[in-house]
Amino acid sequence: MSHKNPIIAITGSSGAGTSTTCTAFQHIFRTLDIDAAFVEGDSFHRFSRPEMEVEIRKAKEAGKYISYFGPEANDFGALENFFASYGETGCGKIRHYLHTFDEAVPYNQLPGTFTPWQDLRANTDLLFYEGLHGGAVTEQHNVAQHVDLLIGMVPIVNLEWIQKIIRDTSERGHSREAVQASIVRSMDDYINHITPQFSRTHINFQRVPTVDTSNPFSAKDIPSLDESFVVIRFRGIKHVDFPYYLQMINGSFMSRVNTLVVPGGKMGLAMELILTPLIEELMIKRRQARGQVDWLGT
Ligand SMILES: Nc1ncnc2c1ncn2[C@@H]1O[C@H](COP(=O)(O)OP(=O)(O)OP(=O)(O)O)[C@@H](O)[C@H]1O
Ligand SMILES: O=C(CO)[C@H](O)[C@H](O)COP(=O)(O)O
Repeated sequence: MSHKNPIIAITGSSGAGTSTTCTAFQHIFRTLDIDAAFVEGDSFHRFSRPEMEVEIRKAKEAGKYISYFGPEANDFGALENFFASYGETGCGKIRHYLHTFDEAVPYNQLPGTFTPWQDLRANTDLLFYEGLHGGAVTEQHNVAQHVDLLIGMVPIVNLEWIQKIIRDTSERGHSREAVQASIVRSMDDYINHITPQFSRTHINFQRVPTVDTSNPFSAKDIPSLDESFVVIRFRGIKHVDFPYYLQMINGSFMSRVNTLVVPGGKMGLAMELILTPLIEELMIKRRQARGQVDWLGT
């Protein structure tokens, strides 16, 4: 964790909605005039899509599983070093994993491949990570320790699977059977490397549908925001202004002392109301760590 070069990470499983909710952060950064460097967690996959297919086959022959949720398919050490480097110097190297033809064509590459590593833009105000492992901890690596604000994006699991199946079949060219097989293959890593992160987060946003999702494998569409609630759990944050949120967010209520529930359609508003002061605080600490004093003297 570095006050000088803060890191915000939004962490969630594949299909949880981390990319989708980036727009709320972009909006906050624009409002606060923050120049954020964006990095996608998929950059830290170890393998391209064809290489991963080979690894899956090899693991199967050895009676094992390999998945995008675990350390075999992701370089946690490189991610930890990247966060440490950004925290210390504001520098680091990034690349993109190109999922679709639309993403790959501008680079003249195939879907399922990586762009070359390149230097992060210089002089950014903070780093914004979006991906699978922003809060990962293993015996060898501790990614979470470098993150100043860790957010979990975690729909209940049936909804997460619906989002993944529909997105991967309609946008990423995978068959329904292949996506279901990847969910099964990922289960150990999901339990060992994805879910534990949500106990390390400062805030979790958990979308809960109010329509029947009891058979996610037959779902034809993704429940909309208006067909859901969002459960927002706070941990280790001082002075959470619950009365203000309850007043500002129509239809919200508290279900526990640390938990606010908002109608799905208010998720963007809730994110902005809750995250804006936390991000402002990071920027104040950043200025203080750099010896710059605000006009308010803070
Ligand atoms: N709040 C939401 N309401 C409705 N649809 C959503 C919501 N969040 C995500 N989705 C849909 O779920 C699918 C998966 O979302 P998204 O691509 O953002 O997931 P992700 O966490 O970034 O996944 P990955 O890490 O695999 O890229 C998308 O089709 C997206 O439109
Ligand atoms: O979203 C994912 C992990 O976050 C994907 O499962 C992973 O990036 C591999 O992508 P693809 O199946 O399109 O090759």
